[in-house]
Amino acid sequence: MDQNHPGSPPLLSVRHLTKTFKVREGFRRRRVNAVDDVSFHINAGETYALVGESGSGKSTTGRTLLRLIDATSGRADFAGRDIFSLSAAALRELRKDIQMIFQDPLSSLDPKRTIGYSVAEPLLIHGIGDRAERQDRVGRLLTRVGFSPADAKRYPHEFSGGQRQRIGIAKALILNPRLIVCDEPVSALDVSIQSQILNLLLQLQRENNFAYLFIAHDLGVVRHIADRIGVMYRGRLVEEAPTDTLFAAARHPYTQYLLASIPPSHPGLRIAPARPPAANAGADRTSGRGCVFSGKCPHAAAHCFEQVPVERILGDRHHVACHLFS
Ligand SMILES: Nc1ncnc2c1ncn2[C@@H]1O[C@H](COP(=O)(O)OP(=O)(O)OP(=O)(O)O)[C@@H](O)[C@H]1O
Repeated sequence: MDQNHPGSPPLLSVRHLTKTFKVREGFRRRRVNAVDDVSFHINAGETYALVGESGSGKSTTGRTLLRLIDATSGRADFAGRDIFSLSAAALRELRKDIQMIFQDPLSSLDPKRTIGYSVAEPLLIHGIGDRAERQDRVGRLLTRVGFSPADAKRYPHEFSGGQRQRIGIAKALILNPRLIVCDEPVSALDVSIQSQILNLLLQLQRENNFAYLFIAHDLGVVRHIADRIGVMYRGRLVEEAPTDTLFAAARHPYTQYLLASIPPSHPGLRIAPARPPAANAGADRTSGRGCVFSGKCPHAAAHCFEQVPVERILGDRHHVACHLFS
């Protein structure tokens, strides 16, 4: 979904992004629409959250934007550059501007290298600064995320999961990116540590004004950090709204189900009794027919299984793709 963005153009604009995987099942090959005609934008300095259950296509969306995998179709413009048609040299430049924070920080930290080396690695790759300058920048960033410059000489296994995530954040920041894709950055951490990391991410954004594409399966996690939220289900963006609007007036039955599923540790967020999606005879993800949620929607009518719902504008920056609002 995408909306008007008065004033300056968005930092990132994603239009009709589609990623299809061909998977082998025995002797047969099947196509999975991991991401299916997804459009959204992110403004400079904004946090846009993509939320949905496991397998809804959030990570695939993030990975195509970083060109870690190729999109099947669609377009993504970052600061006026078409991401999907960049030359190798231009892609190298783009990678300075878009960084990633992973669920498992060990994905970006080499266990055999000191954390100082790992945090400095993007500077080395891009040939930025001399040794002293790199050391200085690493020391300052490590200090900013809660360590001392001397910790640069230590190894990843000497740190807890939350500490390693802070190191991963320092690494993502070292090139002063304009957009950081955070792929479930707190979901592997204890709840008490989660809020510390989320607060750190918020503070760093206020200091540096970069944008986040924040991927999470839990709406409770993104409530306090996202400006806008897009809800994905089986490859489709089914609803998008400013965070307060989504929490106060979610319209898509799947969003309402997600809200009702927020753990009780987030009191006051329940808007409807949690109603586990029933097992209807569902729309098939591989057929392209019908609403992707029709198989589990408590309100599904016959046409929901036959026609893909058209996106509707419900209010200020609030969009939904559901036949209930056609
Ligand atoms: N390399 C791949 N080959 C085949 N199918 C894939 C591949 N990567 C992802 N998929 C499929 O694409 C769909 C979307 O996966 P994706 O990881 O993007 O979802 P997600 O919402 O990020 O979930 P999770 O939180 O579990 O990562 C899933 O059905 C997944 O099995």
